[in-house]
Amino acid sequence: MEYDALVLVSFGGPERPDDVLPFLANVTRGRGIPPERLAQVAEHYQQFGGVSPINQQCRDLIAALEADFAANGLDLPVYWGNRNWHPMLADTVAQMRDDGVRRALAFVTSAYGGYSSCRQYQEDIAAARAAVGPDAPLIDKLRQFWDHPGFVEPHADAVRAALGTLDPARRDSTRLVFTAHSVPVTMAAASGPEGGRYEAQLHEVARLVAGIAAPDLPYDLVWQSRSGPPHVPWLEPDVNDHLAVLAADGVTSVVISPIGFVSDHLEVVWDLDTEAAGTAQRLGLDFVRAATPGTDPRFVSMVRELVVERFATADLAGERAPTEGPTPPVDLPPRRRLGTLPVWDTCPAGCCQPTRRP
Ligand SMILES: CC1=C(CCC(=O)O)c2cc3nc(cc4[nH]c(cc5[nH]c(cc1n2)c(C)c5CCC(=O)O)c(CCC(=O)O)c4C)C(CCC(=O)O)=C3C
Ligand SMILES: [Fe+2]
Repeated sequence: MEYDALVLVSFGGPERPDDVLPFLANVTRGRGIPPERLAQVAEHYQQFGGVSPINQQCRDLIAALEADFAANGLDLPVYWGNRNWHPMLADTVAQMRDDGVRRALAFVTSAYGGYSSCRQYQEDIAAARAAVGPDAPLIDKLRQFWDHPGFVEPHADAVRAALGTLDPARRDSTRLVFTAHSVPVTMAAASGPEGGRYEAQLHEVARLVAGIAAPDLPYDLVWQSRSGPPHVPWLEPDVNDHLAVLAADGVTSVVISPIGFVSDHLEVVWDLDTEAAGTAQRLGLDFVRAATPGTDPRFVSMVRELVVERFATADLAGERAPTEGPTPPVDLPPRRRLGTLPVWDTCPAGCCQPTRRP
């Protein structure tokens, strides 16, 4: 079995003011987001000239991947398609078919399990293939990579660099605050084969990053970018509320590390650099936000490693080979990773549904 392309699958974002509302309509179709919330979010995008940074970040990552593949003798074209904005994934899959691609790997710009982070991207891939028809290429999603050193180490270095900008005399009253996108409590409960996996993976990454960057400092994992109607419970506490609690507890300085994300897109530059930074300023807290991996060379090489790792599995198994469980079958190539939660190539059917089934 051979793979003949890689497709980067991402969220997508508007690139000019007129894109904002149709983009938001795509994101929220059928998801019950109140119009007041949408108007607010549209305003966040308009404050950045109607341009989300995420598409350029995908272009930058693709350029870095192409250079890395070429330098390492990996001859694999890289395509790009989004869930919510152009280039839309279905158009990309049609192009791949026209170019003669038969079987591709997908790298999704989210490291974690869960419906929004994993299952929904698989649904996007299935929908795009269905739209293209029976001659659409097969597309296998690469594994979740939350605990891969190529993801964890850039986050840890960024935390260390951010700490270096704070007053060392205040280190005793400094706190690391890790953030990820909040999701509905029911969605979190349904993530992974036995539930709770999104939060468990994030706790694992928080522990790993803190352990590398600043083992002497206390840390917390909190949530950002809550959406949805107010009566639906989402993961809490929100980062802004948490900053108030920390300030009241005598914390003077915070490093915010958005371990939930791979690049500095709008959820980072608005919700953290604008909103949470403003909260910190009102509370009198020293505040610095750590960078995300972006195009860190270790993150770029990680993608190649995931591809090569999957080639080996495919060669050995001749078919999709699940590696779920703490002890993978001995004949599968090792997965370079720092954590201990189970990982697999192909997600179990029915895992990470939008809500837990009764
Ligand atoms: C887990 C998760 C990730 C991380 C995994 C991943 O990276 O995929 C993520 C990423 C992102 N979320 C993004 C933007 C938005 N998310 C929204 C709404 C929602 N997010 C959710 C979850 C997540 N979202 C959920 C459960 C909703 C409710 C609606 C629904 O059930 O789907 C809305 C609607 C308006 C609002 O915020 O209310 C917007 C505009 C952008 C683009 C930023 C840019 O443009 O730079 C990115 C990368
Ligand atoms: Fe989101």
